[in-house]
Amino acid sequence: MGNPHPMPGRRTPRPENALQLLTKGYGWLPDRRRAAVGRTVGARLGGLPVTAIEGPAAARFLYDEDHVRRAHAIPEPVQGTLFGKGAVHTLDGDEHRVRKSMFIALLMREDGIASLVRQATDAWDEAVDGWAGRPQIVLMDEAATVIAGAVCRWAGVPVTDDEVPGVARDLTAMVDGFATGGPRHWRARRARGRREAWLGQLVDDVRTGRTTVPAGSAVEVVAQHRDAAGEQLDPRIAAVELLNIIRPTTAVAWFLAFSGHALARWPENRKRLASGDDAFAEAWAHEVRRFYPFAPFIGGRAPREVEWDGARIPRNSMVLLDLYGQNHDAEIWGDPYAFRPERFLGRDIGEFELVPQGAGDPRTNHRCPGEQLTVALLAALATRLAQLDVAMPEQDLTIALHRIPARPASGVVLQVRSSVRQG
Ligand code: HEM
Repeated sequence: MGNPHPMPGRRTPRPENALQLLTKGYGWLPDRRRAAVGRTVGARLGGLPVTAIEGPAAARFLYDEDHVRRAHAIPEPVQGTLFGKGAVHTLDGDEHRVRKSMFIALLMREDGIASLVRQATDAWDEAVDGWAGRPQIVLMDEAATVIAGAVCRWAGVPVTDDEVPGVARDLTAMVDGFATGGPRHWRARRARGRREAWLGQLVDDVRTGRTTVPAGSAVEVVAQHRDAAGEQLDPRIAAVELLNIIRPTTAVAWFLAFSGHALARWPENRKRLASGDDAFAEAWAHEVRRFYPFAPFIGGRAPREVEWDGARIPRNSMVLLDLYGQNHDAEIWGDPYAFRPERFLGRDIGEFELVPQGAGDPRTNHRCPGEQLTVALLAALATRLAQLDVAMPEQDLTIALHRIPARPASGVVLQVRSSVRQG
């Protein structure tokens, strides 16, 4: 394929321009790739070059800090809503590795994952009794409330039962509003402002002894963490990083809503998922994360002129890894637009193959440290979802690919007929 940037611009793209990319939706890069007949496509934003790459080798290329760095790459509107300013996502080198080690220690321990999954399944079981007494529920909202309550308690964030729905609404608003300039965006900013102030105060109180939280809890670990220079995190940054634990965990509600969609669309899977077959439930979690659109792409800037797949990538220009595109690459997945959980049964997943949460080694690069937790939580809650005795009223289950983040339009409305689990 030819060089997508025959005449690279000399100016530096403003990161804000990258927001324009997010308004184009999930189909944009795959469509351009089909037109270009290759895995690497060039695009221009405000007249400046962006290179979008895809495939396991491309992912390996992007995760090398010699080729792509994260600092100054994430648009302000995304930091102001989704990640928070000064978040681990924006760091490189030693600073990144020291901050990241805090997340790895908290999120990649089997006992920690198991205890959070237990708290979430208990909360789900308790909620189901209430759902059965109501005419109907919106699965996405209820799942967010169940998970938000469980993850706050697991993390050591004190919340009362009455506070949990409001916390869940704010956490989902931060995810829902990062890729739009409209009212959802301003809702997300307000939600972030409120919750950073709340958790910043908690960190302060823990440090001064006004509040105590369980030893080893996320709140304690983040409050006491020291950065690469040996300093404690500013309370606002500590709040940002606590939100980077409780917000994305709550976002697993999107995958529950997608699971509800998949069960409605391909009901032949219900019995096996409901049966408690752990291997199938895990395969289900992988297929939901592969098949449905959620995180669209990741990226950074080239610290110097680099070359990939015959394309010259100018210094400082943006390089994107098309996550949605790679998860639908026929060379990796064969029949990628078929929803088939069995494709993951007995399959070893390569480190750079399945990329809904990034690629490579999360201990040393930016890959999501919450991926094992996501898979475990989704497998457990999707199993319970399949066990519900439900009817689905008329509703709009359309998933619009131009809306980032995508979601079933109705949020998946269920009439829960009985709280007794169907095996
Ligand atoms: C809802 C499912 C989730 C999705 C789709 C998701 C997706 C992602 C993606 C695409 C990245 C960026 C990877 C990169 O830049 O290379 C990421 C990073 C991150 N995720 Fe997740 N994630 C999810 C759940 C979680 C959970 C449950 C947690 C924590 C409890 C979490 C915490 C983080 C953190 C802290 C980072 C930044 C890592 C870094 O920059 O080094 N995520 N996630």
